Amino acid sequence: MRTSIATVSIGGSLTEKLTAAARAGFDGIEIFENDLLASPLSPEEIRARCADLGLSIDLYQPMRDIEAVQAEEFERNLRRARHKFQLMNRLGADTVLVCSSVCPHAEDDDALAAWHLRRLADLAQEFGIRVAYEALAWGRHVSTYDHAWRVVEAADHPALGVCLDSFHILARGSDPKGIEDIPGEKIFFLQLADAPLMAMDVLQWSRHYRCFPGQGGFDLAGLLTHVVRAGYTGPLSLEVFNDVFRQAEAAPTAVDARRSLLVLQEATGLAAPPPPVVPTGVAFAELVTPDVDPVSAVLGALGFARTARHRTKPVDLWEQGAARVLVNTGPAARRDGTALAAIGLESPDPEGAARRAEALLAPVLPRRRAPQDAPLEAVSAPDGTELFFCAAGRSRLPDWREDFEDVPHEAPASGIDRVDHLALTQPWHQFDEAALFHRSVLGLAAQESVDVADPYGLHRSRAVTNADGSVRIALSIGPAPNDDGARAQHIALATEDVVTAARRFRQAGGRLLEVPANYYDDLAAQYDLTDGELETYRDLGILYDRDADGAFLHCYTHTVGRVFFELVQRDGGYRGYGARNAPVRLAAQHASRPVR
Ligand SMILES: O=C(O)c1ccc(O)c(O)c1
Ligand SMILES: [Mg+2]
Repeated sequence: MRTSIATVSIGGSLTEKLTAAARAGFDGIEIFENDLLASPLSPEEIRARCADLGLSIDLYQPMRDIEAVQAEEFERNLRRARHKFQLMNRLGADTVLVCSSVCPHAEDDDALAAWHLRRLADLAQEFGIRVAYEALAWGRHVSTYDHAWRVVEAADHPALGVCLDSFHILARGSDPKGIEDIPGEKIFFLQLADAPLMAMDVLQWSRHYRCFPGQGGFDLAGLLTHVVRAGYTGPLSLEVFNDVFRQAEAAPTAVDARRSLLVLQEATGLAAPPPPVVPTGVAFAELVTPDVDPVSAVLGALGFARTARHRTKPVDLWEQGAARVLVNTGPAARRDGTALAAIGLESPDPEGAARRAEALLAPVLPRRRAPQDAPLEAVSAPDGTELFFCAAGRSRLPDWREDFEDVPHEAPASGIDRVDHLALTQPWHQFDEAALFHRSVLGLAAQESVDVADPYGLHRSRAVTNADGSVRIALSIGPAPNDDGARAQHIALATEDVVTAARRFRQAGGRLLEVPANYYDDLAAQYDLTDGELETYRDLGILYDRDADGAFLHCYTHTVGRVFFELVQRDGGYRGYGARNAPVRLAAQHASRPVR
């Protein structure tokens, strides 16, 4: 089906919005009146710009408080409508959206509303325009889609139909099954928006918190299925009022938007992109650094050994157990200080994974950096982290490891087994996009989002994982874009004995994050730990959590650039990340930073 996006859904000037929508691959747009009023372009110029960009103008919106008003007011409304229809003819837009009246003195009289809409449709028809009537969830008398349809049915005019908006339908808790009772040709337009489930005033919820399909809590696939069954053949159009998206850059937001529609179409059987290839493990984490000594020092203290060097690039491989860290001192390193720049994901089908990623609009990176390198499929995540799809368990596939030549080294220590999880801090405006990206492009499952208090604001954190937990990525956003912590990233390393691993790290000269004594007083109150255990944990800064399935013990190294390490011991089937301890950890990290 054709895809469209309302200009309110993205930031920028009208021209910027149009360009972003076209580049992201949308077929059409809904022009929101304010965007037109504020544009220096004439309607004819806007029309030409859209044509150049290959965009149709699928909807002009909104017209408000038209129906069920006093007679003189309705005559004034018709006059206003005539102006707008002339404007729409200049734009080349043939469908107008009319929101149900919110006017306090609108009458509770469906027959009057139908009569007014019929007269409006008569006028519209003279201009070759169709009127799509939408029930706002906070409409004065008409606030549900079935009520809007009853009014439209009563008006019985060929130029009058309904506009269905998933937000208004699902926010009101209406059963979308009834959509199938509306004849498809009377559904003139479909607007799609998701939203996080929140108990709040519905108008505020709608105007500030809508998000793209798959980013909230509504069942949009279910709703769309009913709309398609009804026989609707018009565009799937996103209408998302969101404070964050408005402020974000238009181009990436439009791509995020379009990806959300592709995923929704897949979920409803309307599109079949290449299926997800779920990664089966973490092949490596790659750090870039302009300053290799502190990175080598922390890896050495953790018991990693530098085992190999890339044949053509300034990249070292450090290993311990199945944990592998690449340290890249090449040109990229000079841009951003020490950072976690790439993740190697083991994939049963790297090419399939890349095809999926490309179909879902992920930027695909060059396969081969140098002629002799093994070809590696890679894409860029929304935060710029490069994701490499590395062959796993199929010897005929090229292997990234073959690009590395062993160097003489001592045996690594043995306490660390593998990477437990990787934690990536997202730019503040890309949190929802990141979760949808990792879920849809990589086929990972997203856990609930949790709020974590930081002394200087609130973090949000959400993990995406594969089924057996061998790939876990924790996505978070910090409170203040310029705060150091808001850009921190970390590599969590799994050990079966965090006490021994922490002691060894300290003995080798590593610095562990210090945790206040108050925390251990609280632990003593919460759990039946022995004095000896508490003393050991306090000494090493080990944090503790427990759930029904098991326990979680973890501690943190000092930070190098943007990056720190976590040592993690999971006992039993504990599946979380110690969220209850995160506020204490964040406060301790703030306290341990040098004063600026
Ligand atoms: O919030 C509003 O006023 C508004 C306007 C037009 C729409 O299509 C809508 O869903 C909401
Ligand atoms: Mg709407």
